[in-house]
This record gives sequence, structure tokens and C-alpha cells, in this order.
Amino acid sequence: MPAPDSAGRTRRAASAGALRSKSPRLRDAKGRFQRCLVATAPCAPDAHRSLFVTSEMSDFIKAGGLGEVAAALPRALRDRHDVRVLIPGYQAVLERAIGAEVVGRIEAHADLPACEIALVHQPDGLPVYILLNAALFARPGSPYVTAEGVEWDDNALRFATLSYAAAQIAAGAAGLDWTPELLHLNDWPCALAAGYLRWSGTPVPSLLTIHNLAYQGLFPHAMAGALGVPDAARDALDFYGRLSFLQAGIVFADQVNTVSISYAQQITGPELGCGLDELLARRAAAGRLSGIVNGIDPSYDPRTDTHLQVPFSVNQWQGKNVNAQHVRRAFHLPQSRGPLFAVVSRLVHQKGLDLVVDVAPQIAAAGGQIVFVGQGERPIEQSVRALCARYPAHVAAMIGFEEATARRVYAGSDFLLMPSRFEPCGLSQMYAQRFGSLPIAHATGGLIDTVDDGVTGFLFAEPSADALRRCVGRAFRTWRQPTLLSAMRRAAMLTPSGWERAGARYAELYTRTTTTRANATRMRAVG
Ligand SMILES: Nc1ncnc2c1ncn2[C@@H]1O[C@H](COP(=O)(O)OP(=O)(O)O[C@H]2O[C@H](CO)[C@@H](O)[C@H](O)[C@H]2O)[C@@H](O)[C@H]1O
Repeated sequence: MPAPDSAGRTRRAASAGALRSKSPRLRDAKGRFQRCLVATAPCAPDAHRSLFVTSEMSDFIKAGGLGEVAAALPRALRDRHDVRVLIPGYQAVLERAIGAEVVGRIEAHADLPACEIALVHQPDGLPVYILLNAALFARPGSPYVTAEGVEWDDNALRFATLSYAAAQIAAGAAGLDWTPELLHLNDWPCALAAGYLRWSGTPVPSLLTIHNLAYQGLFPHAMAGALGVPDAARDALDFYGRLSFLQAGIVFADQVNTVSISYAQQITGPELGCGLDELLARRAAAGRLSGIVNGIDPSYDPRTDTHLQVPFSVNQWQGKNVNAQHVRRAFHLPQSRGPLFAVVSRLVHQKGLDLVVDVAPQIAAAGGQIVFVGQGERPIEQSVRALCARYPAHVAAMIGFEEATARRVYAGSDFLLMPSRFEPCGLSQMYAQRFGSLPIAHATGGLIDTVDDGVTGFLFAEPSADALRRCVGRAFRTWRQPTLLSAMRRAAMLTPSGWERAGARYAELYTRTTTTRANATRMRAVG
């Protein structure tokens, strides 16, 4: 029997085996859930309690860039705000959440099942709430898709449950001894929380961060009742005859932001607005759409990264060369005096890798080599494999993802190919820059904001093979000018891209979103 905690309540381990047990609840004498406000982190005087809601976090599980941001941003904010994380209890989360204890419960709503909430403190003290429902979440593999790459057929229910739980926590209806003053929602899987807040009249503001507008969470309209969406709200969620979770967030969140300034502008136009551009343009006109460029984790540092063959620093190009030799050996490529190009990416249409496949023969003919690290859509994986078979001395790939390999490839490569059709922010180009590998990138979204053409990398205007080919030609010319190459590498490596700046901007946005809502509520009360 575990010892009672300081409040006299008994907490239990949130192992997979404990999922069916009843959770302790905080209720008052009349049996209602109590609402206790306890801020624990040492924060600034204008600190706010914020719940960062995410469907992935690299501490436990990640499918792409969101998982990395979800691990870094709450930590970057902790000295200014009391930030806690909410994530579903996937199998990978349960396996890694050592010492988690059940601390709360969410009641069923419409067809959304009841869940328990566990709390775990990460080694650095970051509190993470885990939403427990074995039937919905305790599955192996990706948060979103089966082993065959097909979306889980109950994703609407799974992520509506996550969204509803976030709103209930904000309403103080989860039996926790902590309630947030702000919900920070990330992408479609939790965007519906902004709606649940509004429909329940919970006066807690929400901020929605769009990491990728192309993923919207579209489901049949007939599911609205099952998800607890009120009749009056169904039009607001309608996206060409389907229910859009992301649209719910854009309509109902107090503030919307995205992960770069350029992408925030681009999504208000038809080309990259994914059908939501007019709505987003209205939010922008009302001053409620902003952009903040992501940061990268400080562990991406060639001086200290223990994954590398040898550490290196600005101007220590011999160290970088040793890493390049190691990458060639690891990928079974012959040693070469030509440049090494890298692709570290999810292999999906967005990333424009068909252009790399088109341009690869010229890179090989000019004496370059290409290394791919990534996985994703089967046809793209197959075309990369075919390229490797055709140019065994010039092209090699790891179809899969391993962070250690990715870091070595950033460190060993001379150029990173990133011809994304669109890119909300992009992290790979910033990792590459930190390791002295110059991005060759399509001038879109966050790539415009983070790559200074001819200074810290190369940009090309059109997402076409010809434009990429010309840009690769510039890279080869730079490669033949050691002084220029060194200067560009140095500039790229010294570009500030830590989380400090982004963290400070989010901290301001938290304060602005919370105080704007508080002022509006006060005005209504006075009026
Ligand atoms: N198969 C794989 N499995 C797991 N991890 C993999 C992976 N392939 C790559 N990664 C990792 O994820 C990173 C990619 O992040 P990006 O930001 O470049 O793209 P992503 O499209 O996933 O993220 C979206 O969200 C981020 C965060 O806001 C935005 O920067 C970006 O523009 C937007 O498309 C890589 O650097 C790598 O560490």
C-alpha cells in the first residue's frame, strides 16, 4: 500500500496494470469536484499556469517535429510560467513514465469514455499529466497510424477525448490539485479543446499553435453527436461537409499562432491556406494570428554532442571531415573528396524529395554523394531505394529514423537538401546549420526566416527540379571556394537558434492571451 501524500490522499502507480483501478478524487463535502489552485514552479510575478496539450513529446514518443517542440518549449517557458504537459497514455508513454501516479479522473461525455489522469515528474522536474484509457491509447507504434501506415479508425474518438480532457482540466473538473489559466493547444489532435471550453462556458482562454496546416483532423459529420459537439456549433466545424478539428481550434481559440512569421502570412492566402485561408485572414486582421520561429535543443552542439565521432567547433574543419569519413563508412559509401549532401526528413510529399530524386544524377555526375535518413510514404521510400541501387557509390539511405544517426549525418555532411513544397518552420535546417552543414532550401515558410541566402545557406524560389539543380550548382561553386565555404559555415554555426528567443515570445503571448481574456471578462461584467 503506497504512503499517503502530503494532502492525505493515496496515490497509485499508473502502470498499464493499474489502468482499470478507480482513481482517488478530490471532492468537497457535497461530493462536487474541488477546484484547488496551486502554482508550484518558481516563476515571474506575472506567471500564469498553462497546460501544454500535445499528441507527441520526444521524452516518450515522436512522429516528427511537433514531438521535439513539445519537449523543448514547455521547458523553455518554465522560468516564466508554471507550464505542465498533457499527453495521451500510449504504450510508449506508459513504459517510460516511471513513477507516474493516478491523480484525477475525467467523466464520460457523449460517446467519449471516462479516463483517469496520471502525473509524472520528468527527471528535470517538468510535470506531465498522462491521459489514461487503455482501449483508446495503450497501443504500440505511432500515435496516429497503424503499423501499415493507415490512420487508426477511432482517431476522432481518441483525440476528441484528449481535447475534452484538456477542457475539463481547465474547468477544474478533473479532481486535480492544479488548474491552468491557459490551454496551449498544438495541432488538430487537441484543437477541439477550444470548442469544448466555449461550449461549457469555461472562462479559460486557449492558444492554438499550428505546426502544420495540412493535417486538419477531418471526420464524418455524423460523428458530431458522439463527440459531444452541440448542434449549434456544427456549422462552425464544417469543412466541405466534414467535421474539422483544426477549424474548431481556429474558430474558438482566443489566439492562433504558427511556427514562423512567413508561414503565418502564407496561410492567409489560397496557395498554402489549405482551404482555411479566409478564416485565417480574418483572424490575422483581428490581430489574433501570429508567428514565432521554433528554436532547437542546446544538445545539438558539435562541441559537446557525444553521438559524433569527434567533436568540432567553428573553423575546426578537420574534425568535421572525420565525421564525414565516418558517415561514408557507416553508409557503405566510398571515401571521396567531393561534397556530401544530406536529407534528414520524414519522407512525405510536403518535403519535395521527388525533386532530390530528379537532381541526384547531376549531383552524382559532379562527384557529390547523398545520404538519406528518414521514413514515411512507401512510394517515396521506394524511389529512394531505387536511387541507392542505381548509384551505389553516390547515394545511400537509412529508411527509418534514428536520432543518433541523424545527428552524425548533420555533422558529417556539407549541405542539407530541403526542397519542401511548404514548411511551417522546419527544424532540420537549423540542426544542419548548427553542425556547419549548409541548407539548400526552397524559399517558403520558416525556411525563409531561418536561412539567409548566400550567408547561412542557399534558397531557391520555385519548388521545381530545375530551380533545385541551379541552387545545387551554386553549392558546388561555393564548395570550390574554401574561404567562402568557411565563412558560410561559420555564419551558419553561429546563428542564434536556441529556444531562449522563441521562449520569451511565447511567454509574452501567454501573458497577452490570458490578460486579454481577463480584461474582456471584466469589461462584460462592468457593462
Ligand atoms: N521518420 C521520422 N520519425 C521521427 N522523427 C523524425 C522522422 N524524420 C525526421 N524526424 C525528426 O523530426 C525532425 C523534422 O522536423 P521538421 O520540423 O523539419 O518537420 P515536421 O514536418 O516533422 O514538423 C512539423 O512541425 C515542426 C514543429 O513545429 C515544424 O518545424 C515543421 O515545419 C512542420 O512540418 C527532424 O529533424 C528529425 O529530428
